Amino acid sequence: MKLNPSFTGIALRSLLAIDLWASKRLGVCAREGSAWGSARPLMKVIEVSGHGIPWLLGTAYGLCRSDSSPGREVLLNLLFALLLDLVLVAVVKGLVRRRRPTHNKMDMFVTVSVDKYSFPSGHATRAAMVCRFVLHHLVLAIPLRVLVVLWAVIVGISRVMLGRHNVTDVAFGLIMGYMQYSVVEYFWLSPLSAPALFALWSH
Ligand SMILES: CC(C)=CCC/C(C)=C/CC/C(C)=C/COP(=O)(O)O
Repeated sequence: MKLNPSFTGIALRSLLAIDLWASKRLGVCAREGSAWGSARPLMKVIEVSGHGIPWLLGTAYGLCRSDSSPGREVLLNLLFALLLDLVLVAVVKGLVRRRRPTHNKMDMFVTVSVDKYSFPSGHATRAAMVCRFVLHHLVLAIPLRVLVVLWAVIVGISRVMLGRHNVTDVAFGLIMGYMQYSVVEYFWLSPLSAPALFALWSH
């Protein structure tokens, strides 16, 4: 029996207690009858905008349709980034096994088995990673760049409002997604580093 719990232990337990309390208070769209229940359909549209399926299908479609070599390079790396994200999130969710908040209604659009766990938020990792990716590889006017960042932030906030996640799941997810982009940059696939892969899409 531990009579003298360490300062770190107390700090962590306090942080988790604050996290659970704040997440429950902020889960204002968790049910139709919740305080902001009428905003739930909009939150669910935002949820789909950060879901893996539309991103994977959209990127694969773009890759098949693209007839420019630089375009194919960017899309192939985006596909790699999205797959890497799915794998890393599944590994961390499987290791941590934190249950979703009790106030969450499990009516999510297409999930896989590890998605019963909530740490980290896969939507948050994807949004942060895609945001960095787009800002680095697309030439966009400033208002559009601001919109991309806003989208990532809104996807993160909506996870807590929908009751899908605790605040720490989303905060960690955003940081993890931000760092995942650095991994993608480091292992950037190009016709020089992966000629066989690029040969598949050369017309
Ligand atoms: C190719 C393949 C295995 C695709 C699976 C795509 C898929 C079902 C992704 C799951 C996306 C999802 C529901 C993530 C959970 O997000 P959270 O923010 O609730 O952690």
